[in-house]
Amino acid sequence: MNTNSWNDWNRIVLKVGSALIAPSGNGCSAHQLFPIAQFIIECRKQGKQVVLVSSGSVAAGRHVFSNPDNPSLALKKAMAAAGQSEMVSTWDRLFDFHTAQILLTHGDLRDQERYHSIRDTIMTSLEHGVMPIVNENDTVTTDGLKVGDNDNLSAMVAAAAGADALIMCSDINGLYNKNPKIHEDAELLSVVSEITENIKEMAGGAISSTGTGGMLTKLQAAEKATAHGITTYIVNGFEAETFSKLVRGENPGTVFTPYKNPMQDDLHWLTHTTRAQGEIIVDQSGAVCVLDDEKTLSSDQLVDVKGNFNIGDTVLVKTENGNRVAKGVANYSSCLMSYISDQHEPNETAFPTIESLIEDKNIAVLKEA
Ligand SMILES: Nc1ncnc2c1ncn2[C@@H]1O[C@H](COP(=O)(O)OP(=O)(O)O)[C@@H](O)[C@H]1O
Ligand SMILES: N[C@@H](CCC(=O)OP(=O)(O)O)C(=O)O
Repeated sequence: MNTNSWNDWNRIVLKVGSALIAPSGNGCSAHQLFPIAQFIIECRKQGKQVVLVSSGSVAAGRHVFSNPDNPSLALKKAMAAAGQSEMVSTWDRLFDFHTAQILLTHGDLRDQERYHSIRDTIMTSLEHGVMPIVNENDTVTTDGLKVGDNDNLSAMVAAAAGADALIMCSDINGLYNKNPKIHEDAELLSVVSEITENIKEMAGGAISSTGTGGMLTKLQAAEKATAHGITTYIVNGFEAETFSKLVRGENPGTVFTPYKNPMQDDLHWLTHTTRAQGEIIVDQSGAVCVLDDEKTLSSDQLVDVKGNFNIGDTVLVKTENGNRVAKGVANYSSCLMSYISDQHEPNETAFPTIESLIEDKNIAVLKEA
């Protein structure tokens, strides 16, 4: 098995769910955080760097607005704004070292320049002994701009930070073959060496009012992280024993085995962090060219363009029968590409052939190709 443990870890991303931060709906409670804080302190004592991805801003801010039952989106954002400072200061009180608040949106992570800037900030903070505390910037996100859940966010952060391990602390011991909060006979899976369709079918949503995404988003996160070579755990953050087991090199929950041949950084970012802003439909020769060593795509191979995208945005390359060939970075806007694809007789239009519609060094081949 390819899984590594405690002694092999230099950098760990620890994700803590809302239920642990604000369990009762009355603001933050440090009570459940002591064992987690002790674990972080132990990691640092042994020279391991820790990045904390902490949920809980909405749950922590709820009581400020008299615990409304069905808060509107605007009210949720206000709760996040109020709860974020309470959440970070609760963590801060547990440590005698400095922490650094990092608030991100998907809009930041999917932009390659900003992604590298986020990585630099995390790495520099760690080098200076400062622990980053990351959350989604819930007060500014819109549907198109948000990651939406901190499981996926923690995997993106773990990849950006080049972590060795991602540990997702939840209110449950790990992944069961069915939701144990509904089925008494559910059985825990200790090791998952491949996230197959069968495994995905086991995952259900969240039952609690505080959690977002349930097991499904944790599996998506595990898929992202293991593809980067990061050993991934789902563990019960309510049990102090969880953390003593991790320090002893034991598995306290479910461990996901990392890929033997992890994806190279830029391709991982393209595949697992970006979202396609549009589609380029190509003919058969285009599909072949994108997949061969040259990885070129010329305007003669363009059939259609869907969606609105700008230069530098991620696009899906698809065949005319809908197969996803690759994900790439557009060298031209959707506006210009649509104009080109509308020129049915290129020789009559004086519009020259464009040789490189997508960046040739940045192409992630997709499974359906
Ligand atoms: N197959 C499963 N195994 C374990 N938990 C599951 C499963 N399917 C659904 N769940 C639910 O996922 C919940 C954990 O997700 P969530 O509430 O989002 O936690 P967190 O706030 O830690 O992210 C569990 O409490 C459980 O109700
Ligand atoms: N960004 C949100 C957390 C979203 C989320 O994924 O929550 P959880 O499922 O508890 O990890 C917040 O701080 O409230």
